Amino acid sequence: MRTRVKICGLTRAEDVNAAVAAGADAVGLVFYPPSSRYVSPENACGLRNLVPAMVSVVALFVNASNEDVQQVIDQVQPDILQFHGDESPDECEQYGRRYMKAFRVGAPGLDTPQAVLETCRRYRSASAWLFDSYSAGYGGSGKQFDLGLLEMVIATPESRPVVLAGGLNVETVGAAIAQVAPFAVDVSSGVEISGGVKCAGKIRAFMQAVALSR
Ligand SMILES: O=C(O)c1ccccc1N[C@@H]1O[C@H](COP(=O)(O)O)[C@@H](O)[C@H]1O
Repeated sequence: MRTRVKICGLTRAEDVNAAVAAGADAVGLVFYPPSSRYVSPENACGLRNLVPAMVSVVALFVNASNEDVQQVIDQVQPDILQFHGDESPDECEQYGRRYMKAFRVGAPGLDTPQAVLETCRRYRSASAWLFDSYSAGYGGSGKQFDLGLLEMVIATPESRPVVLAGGLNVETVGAAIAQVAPFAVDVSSGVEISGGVKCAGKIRAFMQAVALSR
């Protein structure tokens, strides 16, 4: 099975077009105001309208209020929600939408294979489990984590589809796919020129590296 790709943190029309043209399966819009990749719901509507059928729009939140999440659902109509903060299973489920839960691997309490699996198990209702590296902020750090910490998640039959993130780029993604065999990979910093400004050439190179890793 081929590895799906999500390109996250798009803020410009040309970057959405570049991701779609390169064959991305999903594009991510960040609704976390402190991020350099933040987009307002109004701007997100314009970006969303550039995305054709068969490509998913993912809305990313970090500990957002119910009102803010619902506003994005109503205005932007994303295909899937990505909760990247400390949201509980109930908080993720309350919108009745498909969601991915992100886990910040390496954080205190999430630093052994057993602890990672036990935490993930609470989110059985998720459409995917997304693994990112622990950093001072909540994500998009461009840093990789010890992929060995996913060994129990990968081995368990109860696992949800694994989305691998954290410091992926054209040089690291092949080895990461070989080790984890994820359902999908998710990249932001690795295809950027600067925060929120993507590079079409880097997106194409990343897509090619994933295709060669299958
Ligand atoms: O991209 C952001 O700014 C961001 C902010 C807050 C939480 C998550 C964020 N992005 C996600 O982080 C991972 C890894 O990104 P990177 O490739 O290491 O830069 C990815 O899932 C992004 O969706």
